[in-house]
Amino acid sequence: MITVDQAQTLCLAGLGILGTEDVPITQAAGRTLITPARATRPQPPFAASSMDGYAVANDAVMPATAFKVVGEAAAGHAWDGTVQTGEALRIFTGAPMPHGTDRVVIQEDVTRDGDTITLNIDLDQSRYIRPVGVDFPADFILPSPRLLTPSDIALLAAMNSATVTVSRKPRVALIATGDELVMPGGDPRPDQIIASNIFGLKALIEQHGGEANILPITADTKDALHATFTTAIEADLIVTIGGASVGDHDLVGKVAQEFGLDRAFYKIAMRPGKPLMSGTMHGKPFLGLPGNPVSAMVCGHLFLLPMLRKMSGLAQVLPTIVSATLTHDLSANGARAHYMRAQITETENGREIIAFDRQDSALLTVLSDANALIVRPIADSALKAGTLVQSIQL
Ligand SMILES: Nc1nc2c(c(=O)[nH]1)N[C@H]1C(S)=C(S)[C@@H](COP(=O)(O)OP(=O)(O)OC[C@H]3O[C@@H](n4cnc5c(N)ncnc54)[C@H](O)[C@@H]3O)O[C@H]1N2
Ligand code: MOO
Repeated sequence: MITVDQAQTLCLAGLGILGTEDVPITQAAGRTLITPARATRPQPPFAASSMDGYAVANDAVMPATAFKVVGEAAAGHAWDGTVQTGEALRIFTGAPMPHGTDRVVIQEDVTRDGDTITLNIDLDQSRYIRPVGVDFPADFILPSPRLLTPSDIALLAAMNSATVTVSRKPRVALIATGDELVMPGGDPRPDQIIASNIFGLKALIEQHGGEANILPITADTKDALHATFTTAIEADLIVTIGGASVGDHDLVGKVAQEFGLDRAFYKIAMRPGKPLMSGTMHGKPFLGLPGNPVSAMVCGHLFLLPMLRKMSGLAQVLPTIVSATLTHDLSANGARAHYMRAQITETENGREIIAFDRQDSALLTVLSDANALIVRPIADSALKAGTLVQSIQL
């Protein structure tokens, strides 16, 4: 059996971006920016007041000094004149600073009587000015490739970028296989269960900028699998779930190969996820996930998401590894790398992690409680509480 690293390399081999498109920023969150976005003006474009108060010359500011208020500037309403010695301008947050001023005295520090203000004795010493371009300069560039977050969208808007160039969304065909499966909301026989992992995988794919199409549940027969592959081949990535192991009804690998799958590998030294397979089917990337719900989801994080990220044009595609301190002992690991469902917590002592007692790959309740996977290498020795371990955040 090959290792997880080797399998990831094989899954990613030959994958690339599918094309680009221009989209309005309202549709760009979660997409991958492919062309760097450029600002055309600085932000703020003028020195701006950051408080409500009075703009004055800083040199003139002393407790109990009086100024004559000569006008007003509000956000979107600049005041064009120049403030002279002994004068102040009423100013509001976001307004351009007028000529002749370099400080805002907040209104809480002022007593006003008609057109005259008198500064209080105790003065806040801040100047309350946001200089031109303090957020970004006129030639600012948001680099690519980059998975656009909601914060990026706000930044792009501030840069006056109404549309951006992103990669085309990879379209993923999700195929659940098995005579025992019924769709949620269906009417299962006593010997049937509900198809679950395709929905988790769809959510995972769509959370990461892909588009997932759940195909009809496919029976454990050669004809049914053939018919589904014929539809699925239109997608950019074909993913099967189940039927991957060695049982009499585990036909996916065999039928996929008859259909034209050029298999790159089958079976990896990993728990959960041993019967994973990958390759290309008529030039389309193919990933065969194990049926156990947790195995399918864990393999989704470790293999499917990296493939999706690469097809989206991202440079950083593998899961981020974070270190955390184990809060309890762990027994030695065996011949397969173990991705243990765990809970990570930020504490005053740093990041701490605890593995769940139950690690059966059928337990979605445990996966739902987990926010991390502890990565146990092949043949890892027993670990004591306090050991630093590597983990993947879910
Ligand atoms: N003799 C052996 N038996 C098994 C081995 C082995 O090495 N030798 N490997 C085990 C491991 S590890 C796994 S993982 C499973 C994977 O098997 P398959 O990929 O063939 O999956 P199925 O047999 O079709 O299903 C396994 C399990 O998961 C349920 N399932 C399947 N699809 C879904 C779905 N879409 N949603 C929810 N649940 C699903 C299915 O009903 C089974 O209970 O094989 C072991 N056996
Ligand atoms: O590898 Mo299986 O996924 O252990 O349950």
